[in-house]
Amino acid sequence: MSTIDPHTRETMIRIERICKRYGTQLALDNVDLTIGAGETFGLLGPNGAGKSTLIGLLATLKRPDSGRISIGGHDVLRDRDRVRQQIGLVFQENNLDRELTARQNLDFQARLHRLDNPSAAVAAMLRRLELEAHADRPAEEFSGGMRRRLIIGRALLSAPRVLLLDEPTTGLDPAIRHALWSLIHEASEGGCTIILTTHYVEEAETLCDRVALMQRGRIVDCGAPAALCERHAKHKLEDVVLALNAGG
Ligand SMILES: Nc1ncnc2c1ncn2[C@@H]1O[C@H](COP(=O)(O)OP(=O)(O)OP(=O)(O)O)[C@@H](O)[C@H]1O
Repeated sequence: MSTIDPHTRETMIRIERICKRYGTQLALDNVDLTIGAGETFGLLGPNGAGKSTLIGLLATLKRPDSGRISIGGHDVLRDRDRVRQQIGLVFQENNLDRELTARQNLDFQARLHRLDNPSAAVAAMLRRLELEAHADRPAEEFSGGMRRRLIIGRALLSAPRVLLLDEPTTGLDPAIRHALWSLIHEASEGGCTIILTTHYVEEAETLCDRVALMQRGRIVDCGAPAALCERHAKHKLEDVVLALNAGG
């Protein structure tokens, strides 16, 4: 959760009337969202709700059928390269180069982004990730938690203005999840705008300034976790999610 006053934020991401179909399957149905600079924003919803599709559109990896998205004032379709320069992306899948070491994985990214001093940037990131002792081991020897840390660190290396995280902590034990939350929180404190999808309501509650609750391609409600609880007369966000998913 960031400490920036929500009333003074400039807009970082504008999503307007977005529709996306796969064949006859309507994955996103007229989605509108505005996300402020420095905000940490969560997408919560059952399997198939459309969360990953929305991340794919923001990441310029998918094209909408209709509607518009801009990031940092740049249209994701017309200014794709400018948008890509501004975003860091973490997919659900482990897409590290398994045969390369942690240092080599980061170094590749640093050079791709033409960082001024790639070796120094990589060394600093390895320290930040607490992976210095493992820097020269191939990623295939890493535990699931170490891999995730490395993947998030790789996305942060270019100091992106926007970080897109698709289920960043799925399948990890609570201690590792908490360590990743610290990393995500640190990025937020540094001013990064973060959008994350998750199935862990506690994760959204802990990290996010606001959350969109999605169902079948639509946003059925959106707000700060406390405001959502109040609106739905529930004590916990988990209960709001369960009630909405049950159609209650
Ligand atoms: N490449 C694809 N081809 C066909 N249908 C797809 C494709 N990708 C997603 N879909 C469908 O679009 C809908 C939204 O999927 P999406 O993966 O965006 O949901 P999600 O909320 O991220 O789900 P999960 O929580 O399981 O990751 C689902 O009905 C899904 O089956």
